[in-house]
Amino acid sequence: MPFFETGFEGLVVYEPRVFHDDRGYFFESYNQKVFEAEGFERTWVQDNQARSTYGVIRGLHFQHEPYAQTKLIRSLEGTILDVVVDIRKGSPTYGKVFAIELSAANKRQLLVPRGFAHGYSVLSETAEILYKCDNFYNKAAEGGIRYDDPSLNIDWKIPAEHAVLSTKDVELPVLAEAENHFA
Ligand SMILES: Cc1cn([C@H]2C[C@H](O)[C@@H](COP(=O)(O)OP(=O)(O)O[C@H]3O[C@H](C)C(=O)[C@H](O)[C@H]3O)O2)c(=O)[nH]c1=O
Repeated sequence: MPFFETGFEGLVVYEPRVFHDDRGYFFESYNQKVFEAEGFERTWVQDNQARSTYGVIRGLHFQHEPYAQTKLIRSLEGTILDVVVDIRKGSPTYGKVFAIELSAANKRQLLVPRGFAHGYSVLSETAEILYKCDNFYNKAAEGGIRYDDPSLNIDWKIPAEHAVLSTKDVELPVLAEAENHFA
């Protein structure tokens, strides 16, 4: 079975079957039937792609309802530490952090349901990330939580002197002060 539970409701790791031969490898990076069989199918409406260099930390971001997004994340090149925080009030894992290395080598994908803040750090020299979203970008609905919120105590695996963040991200609020309407 190519899906693995994480202990967080709806948050699953997907490991596609890879076919190796003397030419290289082939794998189906996405197949609707496979996701439908486990009830994980979504109507994907937008693909995002981002390239970053070592030490970049993007996040933690989410979009407020009704523009919240489920994301299906994978790395085309390099390695990231993908990090999510459950911000669904009432969830037994509210405020809890899940982190996993996604890489072109391990071909793992993370399915992140609506109601999570998402971010990643780049552990390789460069990383090219591709992710599907089941809702469109809406700038006015953007929300976020500081990457270094002491209550989350996230280890991004990047020495402080090498961390590279956007001005927007370093000014995000901590979880306790972030506007959050996820039931
Ligand atoms: C997200 C997004 C951004 N943009 C524009 C807005 C900015 O002019 C430019 C860079 O956006 P931003 O700095 O928000 O990019 P990231 O920091 O990579 O944001 C993403 O980082 C974390 C990891 C996420 O999970 C979200 O998908 C997203 O918030 O792209 C668009 O045109 N469409 C989009 O869907």
